[in-house]
Amino acid sequence: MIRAEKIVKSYGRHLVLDEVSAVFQRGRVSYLLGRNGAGKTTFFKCLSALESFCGSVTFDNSPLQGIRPGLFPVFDDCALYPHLSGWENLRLLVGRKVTADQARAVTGTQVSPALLDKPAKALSYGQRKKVYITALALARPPYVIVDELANGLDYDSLIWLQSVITKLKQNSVVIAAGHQFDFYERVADDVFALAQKRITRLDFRSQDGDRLEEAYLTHCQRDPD
Ligand SMILES: Nc1ncnc2c1ncn2[C@@H]1O[C@H](COP(=O)(O)OP(=O)(O)OP(=O)(O)O)[C@@H](O)[C@H]1O
Repeated sequence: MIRAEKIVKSYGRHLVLDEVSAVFQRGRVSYLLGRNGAGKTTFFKCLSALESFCGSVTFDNSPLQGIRPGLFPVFDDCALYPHLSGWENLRLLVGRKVTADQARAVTGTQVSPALLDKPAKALSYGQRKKVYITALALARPPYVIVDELANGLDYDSLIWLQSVITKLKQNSVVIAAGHQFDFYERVADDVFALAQKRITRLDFRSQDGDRLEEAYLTHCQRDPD
């Protein structure tokens, strides 16, 4: 479980998060929605200790500092070391050498060895994302925070990402943000909305045929910006 309690974050005089509290459960995909600029990335950076903030974050009751090796945040740019190959970047992300067989076992036909031979600077935006998805599938980290990972992926890659996330959540806390409702409707177990500097858990049950778009619009009516 990841528990955020009374997170307050400002950039200068601009208050972005105002006493944000939420609990994200292991074994479930928690999807965080919110308008552009609502503060989703800022919240993820606080959870990952990449920004200073007030309040507390605990990971299965351990403080943030203690779990850094088990926490795998992925941000939209999917930054890689540009002069290193895909294989070398994978080794750094996963924390061990990755063989072609191991990569193939988690990527199937999605990522070719030739693609990973290239320097990261020669990879497209979507291809960099695929390196990160491969790393997530290999590392199976206990805490996964993904921001806009589905953004810019082609159809086949989205199907692959869905299967990777579904497997990952079995042993992990997975929190994801992005604007692709069609995709997150298929993977989300719990839905949270970030608006007016606070997080609210929405009443959403995909197994009952609930639609994310409806949950979002209902939330927007209740909580206009
Ligand atoms: N480093 C920064 N310095 C100053 N202001 C920032 C910084 N990073 C983000 N902000 C501001 O904080 C607010 C929240 O930004 P954030 O990137 O967290 O939003 P978001 O919900 O992830 O948006 P999007 O859906 O567009 O990705 C915005 O108003 C943004 O301008």
